[in-house]
Amino acid sequence: MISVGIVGGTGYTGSELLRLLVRHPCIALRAVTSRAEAGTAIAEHYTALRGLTDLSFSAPEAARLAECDLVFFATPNGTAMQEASQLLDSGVRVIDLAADFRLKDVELWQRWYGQTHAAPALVDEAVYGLPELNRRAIAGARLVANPGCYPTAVTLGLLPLLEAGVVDANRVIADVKSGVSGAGRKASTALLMAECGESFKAYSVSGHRHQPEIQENLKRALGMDVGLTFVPHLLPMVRGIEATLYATRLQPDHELAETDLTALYQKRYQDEPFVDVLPSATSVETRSVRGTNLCRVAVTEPQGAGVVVVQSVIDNLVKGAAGQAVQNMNIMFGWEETTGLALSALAP
Ligand SMILES: NC(=O)C1=CN([C@@H]2O[C@H](COP(=O)(O)OP(=O)(O)OC[C@H]3O[C@@H](n4cnc5c(N)ncnc54)[C@H](OP(=O)(O)O)[C@@H]3O)[C@@H](O)[C@H]2O)C=CC1
Ligand SMILES: CC(=O)N[C@@H](CCC(=O)OP(=O)(O)O)C(=O)O
Repeated sequence: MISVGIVGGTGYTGSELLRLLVRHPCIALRAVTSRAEAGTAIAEHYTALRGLTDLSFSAPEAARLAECDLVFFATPNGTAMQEASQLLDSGVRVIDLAADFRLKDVELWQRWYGQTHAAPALVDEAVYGLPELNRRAIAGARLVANPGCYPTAVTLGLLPLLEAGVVDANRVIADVKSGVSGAGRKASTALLMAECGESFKAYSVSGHRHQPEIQENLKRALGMDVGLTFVPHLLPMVRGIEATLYATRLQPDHELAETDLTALYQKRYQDEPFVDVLPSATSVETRSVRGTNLCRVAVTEPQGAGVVVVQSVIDNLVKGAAGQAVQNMNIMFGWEETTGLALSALAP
């Protein structure tokens, strides 16, 4: 049994971590922080957790967090990088759900995130926490950079195709839609029901900070640059990401049929407990993964016209954040990777 802390327990990913961790058999929660709710019983703030924890939120005090074996940061970008060094020096392992340690190029990070990196010396050591790409490195890590939600859906959707070299890696399109919980719990006019309800829009079309993250992932996997156009959209729903991915077949008249493409995905993910490959004609729905740590994918080549279309869905708060963080914890501590993550979808 290890003791675990969560910094940022009142945010959407922090509360999702709580939902998963109160039932995890190998951990005991020691500290869950919120500056605004310090002193409030967690089960009073989240009545869904009544009977499952006696803990109260506390202020983020370094001394208390240093008593943990592992601390999750479910905080805005730029928070974990201020505290990670001290915690690591105290023997605490860290998983950051934010972006502080995701990009290996510090200059690039500073440009996209608009701040000076406070712990550049830790960036090299940090392990990018996408188990399907990096499992072995995660197992020995002290510091894990949990992937972004869009990068999880897009990277898992594209990996088998690009690794097999059957599509043009210079021109891949990711048309991706997210529910509003992806933007976090903080108040914002653009996220009011009357602003984003019954409407649908693309945003950050000229560039989004998840683009370099996806490109670093694909380069890590392939050893070469991938030309990617990534456009995120805001959907008037709470949870879920759907990525529709387009890539051009290198040899349109090649014999590789749709069933072979599906077989390619099945083979790549056959040992992955959290990637489910569906038959090619399936419409993959976000509600089929709502509340679960699954990524569901289907691959098809409409009318054999030379363009491969991949659908990839995740729950942004689970496989896109808290669930993946728990998966990483399980790997780091040598437990069965699925521990605490046998979750059924909340559909409808
Ligand atoms: N929402 C999503 O789908 C995903 C989010 N992420 C990333 O995970 C991180 C958390 O996201 P999310 O849960 O949505 O965010 P929220 O805005 O919903 O929550 C932020 C939490 O952090 C706490 N907090 C804020 N500032 C500080 C600080 N300076 N020091 C300590 N605690 C702080 C807040 O509580 P209080 O202010 O009371 O201390 C709150 O509990 C972000 O970096 C986000 O980019 C990653 C993947 C998906
Ligand atoms: C719908 C929505 O607004 N989504 C967020 C995704 C943010 C996120 O989780 O990304 P980081 O962890 O890299 O900050 C956005 O586009 O900013």
